[in-house]
Amino acid sequence: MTERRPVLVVHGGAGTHAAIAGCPEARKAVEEGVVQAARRGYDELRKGGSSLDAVEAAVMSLEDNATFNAGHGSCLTLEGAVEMDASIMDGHSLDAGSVVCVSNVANPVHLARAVMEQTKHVSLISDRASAFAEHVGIGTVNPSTLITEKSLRRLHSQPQFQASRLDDFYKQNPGSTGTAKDDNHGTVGAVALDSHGNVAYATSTGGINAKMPGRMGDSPIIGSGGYADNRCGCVSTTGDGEALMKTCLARQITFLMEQGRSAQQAVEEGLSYLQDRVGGSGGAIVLTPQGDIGISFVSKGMSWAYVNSPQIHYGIYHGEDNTEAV
Ligand SMILES: NC(=O)C[C@H](N)C(=O)O
Repeated sequence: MTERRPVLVVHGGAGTHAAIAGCPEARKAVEEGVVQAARRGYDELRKGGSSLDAVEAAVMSLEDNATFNAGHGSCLTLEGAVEMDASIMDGHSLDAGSVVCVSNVANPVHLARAVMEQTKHVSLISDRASAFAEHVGIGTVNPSTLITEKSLRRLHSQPQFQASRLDDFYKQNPGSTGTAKDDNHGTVGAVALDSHGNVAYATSTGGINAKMPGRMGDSPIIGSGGYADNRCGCVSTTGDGEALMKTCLARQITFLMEQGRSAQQAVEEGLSYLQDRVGGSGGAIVLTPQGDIGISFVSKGMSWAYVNSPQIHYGIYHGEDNTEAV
């Protein structure tokens, strides 16, 4: 196989980014976070690491960064708890791993990789995923260490949270909890191509603010939160999880690439379908085994960064393409 030039793309979530409007420090933290993650992932590729190593390292960097809604700094449920989802996939074998509603692991993407590599299954949920983490030596943490002042403030700012008890909330708002149309940006993801021509993706999230306890989003669902296949490419998605699940957005985008669309055409077409068919909002990053990149979002913003040369490119709002040296 001909040697490929490695490529790494990350996103830090689609959303309205209300928190950074008019706040240069908040904007800087988001930009620095995605640039640092791109650097971390790309370093793995430069050292000869696999695309799986690269997406895992990039996503762990974002999970550790409280600016983003994943790992430390995750959105909270209506009851004020952390319940995180994550997934990872190897485009060479189609092996995949995911974890759902985990509350006491600092890096859910690392646990998802362990599920992929050390079990015969694809997904483990909740307490049983945590028990597996302990079994394979992945340390657990006190869930309260993942909660930040910002995530608490975000929860308490929700009008529906004013109902002090969950029962009252359900009575007053039948069928209505937080949605990703609120300012839930911060889900994180990465796609990578290594020098052997293998692609991979990883996605990790705290979900959506004020979600129902037990709610699973798209991020741990293979084909919705992401997809990777060496035959066509890899995708990591973000946005309105329920809409992403209904449209299987990540698989939809890789299908469009199989039909001959470029990475950019496929991501734009997939997102138009998401909007037109179910009124969903979101974004995605895409990479082909040839190294072509697609980045698009139908939300107000989506932080992203990529490296495929001595320059890192990054942006948040439509039309932005900033650069700095790797
Ligand atoms: N902001 C997000 O991307 C949220 C995530 N897709 C979820 O619904 O869980």
